[in-house]
Amino acid sequence: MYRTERRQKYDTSGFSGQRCLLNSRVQRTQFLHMGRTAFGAHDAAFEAAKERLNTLKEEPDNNVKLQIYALFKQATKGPCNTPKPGAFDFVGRAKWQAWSGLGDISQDEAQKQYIDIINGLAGEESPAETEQAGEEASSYKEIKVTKENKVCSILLNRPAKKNAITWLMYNEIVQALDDASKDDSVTVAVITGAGDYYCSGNDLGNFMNIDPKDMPKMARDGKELLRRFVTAFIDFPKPLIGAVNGPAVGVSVTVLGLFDAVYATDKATFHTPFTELGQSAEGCSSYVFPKLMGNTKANEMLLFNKKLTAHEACERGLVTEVLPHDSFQKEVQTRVEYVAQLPPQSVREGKKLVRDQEREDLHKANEKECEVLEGRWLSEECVRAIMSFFTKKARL
Ligand SMILES: CCCCC/C=C/CC(=O)SCCNC(=O)CCNC(=O)[C@H](O)C(C)(C)COP(=O)(O)OP(=O)(O)OC[C@H]1O[C@@H](n2cnc3c(N)ncnc32)[C@H](O)[C@@H]1OP(=O)(O)O
Repeated sequence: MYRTERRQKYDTSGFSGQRCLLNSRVQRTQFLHMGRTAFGAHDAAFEAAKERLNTLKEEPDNNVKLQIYALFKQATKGPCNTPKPGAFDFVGRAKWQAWSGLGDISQDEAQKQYIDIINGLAGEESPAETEQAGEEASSYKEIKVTKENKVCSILLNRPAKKNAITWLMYNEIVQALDDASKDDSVTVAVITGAGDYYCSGNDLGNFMNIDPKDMPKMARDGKELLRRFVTAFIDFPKPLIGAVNGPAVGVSVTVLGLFDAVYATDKATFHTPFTELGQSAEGCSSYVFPKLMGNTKANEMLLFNKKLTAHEACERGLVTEVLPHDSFQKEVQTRVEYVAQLPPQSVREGKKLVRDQEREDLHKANEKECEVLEGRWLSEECVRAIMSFFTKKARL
């Protein structure tokens, strides 16, 4: 109820801030027509995504429309090459800002993000892309899992919601990691995000629309789910690589401390706004981050909500290497392919040696963090912080 009302308010609000409403029939036709007239776009998956754009059951909201528009222009024309429209051309200006905001990402990269967003919205993979993806398309709803050349790729696939993690997505990620750990054809797993975000952390909607009398049960269930989720990362026996393709928030940042390598694009940021949300650290970060970066630097993130650039995260040991945004996919692919062809048993035993040193401490930290969070989710501070997030959205 709350969120629907918010959307109605938003959709009739017309022009507000960075966002505009492509609400006239002409603009909408232009928007849909645009999907059909890409110039020189050769990729079959791109063509399929363009077609799919016109079959979406639900029209995307304005923010996503601008993102799709900008990625389409970047994919077909390259970096923004038109003059900034006049101050009163609100729609033209918002579109110009969206396109120029993509900077100099390559046409390939833009095509890929375009395809991911549209397939995410359509909720399935284009047949062409399924083929291209290799052996196994995912049977999941909010992530996309593909296995090819010994690599299991797990794509967080809710681009319209910045890949925020719902109850379902937590379970799907646990399932995908468990499946990859048992599949002998897989020697390495990679996690990355669809669209321009890696992941915006816990979906704050997880705690909304819950009858107050059911809150204690929600908190208990959430505690158990989080404990299982983090355990899946602690005990994953094969190399686990993070490909942080954009901003990362909350639990998607903290569990990176349990990965074996983390590659970040130079546009990625790392933010754990726990105390702003009346919450507390999770993902074993209360144990791993002080070890990685020292107490005061860890507190800067976990207590004082400092957002790190990719280079700062690399200096603190959370990121292995920062790579240029427009060659990020290719660079990560090279590193992953190298790991994939290493003698798998040797790699697994090497990983076990390292992980066994602190496995017990990690499980202890996870248990403790989940216990504290169970209380936090029931606190006035947390409820108020989450409500204000959605109230702020409603005002836009
Ligand atoms: C089992 C339970 C385990 C719990 C474990 C606990 C974990 C702790 C955490 O993870 S704390 C961190 C939680 N995450 C956040 O606080 C981030 C909230 N989101 C934002 O601040 C912003 O959305 C942003 C900075 C990530 C992106 O801002 P931007 O303006 O670029 O984009 P929008 O805000 O318009 O986002 C697009 C739509 O996506 C929705 N959305 C984004 N993030 C979340 C989220 N975490 N939860 C729910 N919804 C999210 C946003 O509301 C927009 O939706 P709309 O188009 O319907 O308005």
